[in-house]
Amino acid sequence: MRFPGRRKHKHYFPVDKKDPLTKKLTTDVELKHPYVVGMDQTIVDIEAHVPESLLAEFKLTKGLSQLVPSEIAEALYQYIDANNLIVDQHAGGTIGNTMHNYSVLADDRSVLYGVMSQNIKVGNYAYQYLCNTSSKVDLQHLQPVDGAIGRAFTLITEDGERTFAIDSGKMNRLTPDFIDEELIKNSCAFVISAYFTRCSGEDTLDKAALKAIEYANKHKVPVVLTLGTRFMIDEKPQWWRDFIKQHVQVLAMNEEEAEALVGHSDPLLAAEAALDLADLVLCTAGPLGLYMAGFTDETFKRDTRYPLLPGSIPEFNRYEYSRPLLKSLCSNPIKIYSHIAPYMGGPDKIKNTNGAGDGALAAVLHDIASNAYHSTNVPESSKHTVPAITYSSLSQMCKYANRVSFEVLSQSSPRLSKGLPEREDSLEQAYWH
Ligand SMILES: Nc1ncnc2c1ncn2[C@@H]1O[C@H](COP(=O)(O)OP(=O)(O)O)[C@@H](O)[C@H]1O
Ligand SMILES: Nc1nc2c(ncn2[C@@H]2O[C@H](COP(=O)(O)O)[C@@H](O)[C@H]2O)c(=O)[nH]1
Repeated sequence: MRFPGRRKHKHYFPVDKKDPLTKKLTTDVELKHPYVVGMDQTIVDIEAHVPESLLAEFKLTKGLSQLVPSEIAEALYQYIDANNLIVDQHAGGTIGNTMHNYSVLADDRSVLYGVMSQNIKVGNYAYQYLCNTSSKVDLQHLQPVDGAIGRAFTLITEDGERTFAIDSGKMNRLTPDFIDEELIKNSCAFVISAYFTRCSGEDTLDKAALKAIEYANKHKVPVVLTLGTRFMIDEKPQWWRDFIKQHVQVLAMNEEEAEALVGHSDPLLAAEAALDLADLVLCTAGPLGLYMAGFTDETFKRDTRYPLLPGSIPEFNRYEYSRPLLKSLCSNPIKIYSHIAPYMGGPDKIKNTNGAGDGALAAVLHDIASNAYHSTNVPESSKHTVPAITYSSLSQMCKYANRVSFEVLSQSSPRLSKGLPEREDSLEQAYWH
C-alpha cells in the first residue's frame, strides 16, 4: 500500500518492530493489506467528438448518461464510425474506473464484481476492457455471461462536456448467488454507483447489489455510493434519500446530482443536507472545485490553520483539520466541512471532463483504505485513539481528491495511466507537503 502523499514519520509503519541495526522490518512482520470491493456494469467507453446537432438527432440529453435501445446504439455506432469521429475506445464504467484508479494510486488490490463475456476474442470489447484494467484490480470475481459487455458511447461536444448513450448488452446480468459474503465481510469498503438500479427484464444486477449491500451492512463494512447521473436521482429522490439513510455511509456526487437529491443548488448547502443521510459526503462542483462534509466529535475537533471562509455556512471550514467519524461513534457530533478550488486553477485546456468525479472518489477510497491498513498493522498508534473513517483530515482529503481529478482532466481519460508523484516538482504547489 502506497500512502496518500507525504506523512509524518511518527505514524509510519511498525518502526518499533524494525531491526535496530539494519533498520529493516524483521521478517516475521507481515503487513496485512486491506482491499476494497466494487460492483459495476462492465462497460467499454467509445469516445467520439461530435457536433451538438448529433445529440438532438439521436434524442440524447446533453451531459447525462442514458440507456438507448440496441438498434439506436448500432445506428449511432455506424454514424460515428463512418464519419471518423471515434477518437478512442477504452475500459469505462464509473466503478470500474474508480477501482482501477484506486489500485493505481494505492498500488494495491481492489476487487471488481460484474460480468465478463465468456467468449473473448483479441480486439473485442471484453478484450479491450481486460487490457485496460490495472493488474492490481482482481477480476477473478467477474461472472461469465454469454454475450457482449456494455458500450458507453461517450460523446464529447465542443465545450468538453460528455454525454453517454449506453448500449447495455449483458452488463446487468450479475446474479445474487455469485456474491461471496466472506469477500465483502473482509473488505474495508464496498463501492457501488446508483446505476445498479437501471435494470429491466431479465436483469439481475439490482438484486446482486442489494445482496452485497446487505452483507456490507451486516458486517459494518462502509458502503460507498456514487450517484452516477442526475436524472436517475430526479426520477425518485425520496427513494434515494431513504436508501442512503438506511444503507450508505459515504456518499459521492456532483453538484447536479446533489441538487436532485436534496434540493440545494449550492454545493455546500447540499453537502450539509446530505449529512442527514450519510456520514461522509464528497460533492464535486466542476470549475468550483469540490467540497467534503462529515462529522467529528466535539473532543476530537481540530481548528484549521487556513483563513476562515465565508459562504452559505459562514466560516464553514473552521474544523477542516479534523478527521471524520461515523456519526454513531460521536458522543457530541459536530459537522465539519472543507472546500478546495481546482488544483492550479485546472489544466490549461480541458478536452473532456470524463471521469473527473470518479478520480476524486478513488482518492477518498485510498485514504479510507490507508486508515484500515494502518490501524490493522499498527493498532497501538496514537492515530487510532480517534476511531476515524479516514487516515487524513477533511482538508487533506480535499487536496488529494482535487489533485487526482486534475490528473484525470490533464490526461483526458478517466483511467489514470500512472500514480501520482511521491513529491511534486514544485514543492510550493504540492498540497501534501
Ligand atoms: N472546468 C473545470 N476546471 C477546473 N477543474 C475542473 C473542471 N471540471 C472539473 N474539475 C475538477 O474535477 C473535479 C470533478 O469534476 P466534476 O465535473 O464535478 O465531476 P463529475 O465528473 O462527477 O461531474 C472538480 O472537483 C474539479 O477539481
Ligand atoms: N456503470 C455505469 N457507468 C457509466 C454509465 N454511464 C456512464 N458511465 C461511466 O461513467 C464514466 C465517467 O464518469 P463521470 O465521472 O464523467 O460521470 C465513464 O467511463 C462511463 O463509462 C452507466 O450507465 N453505468
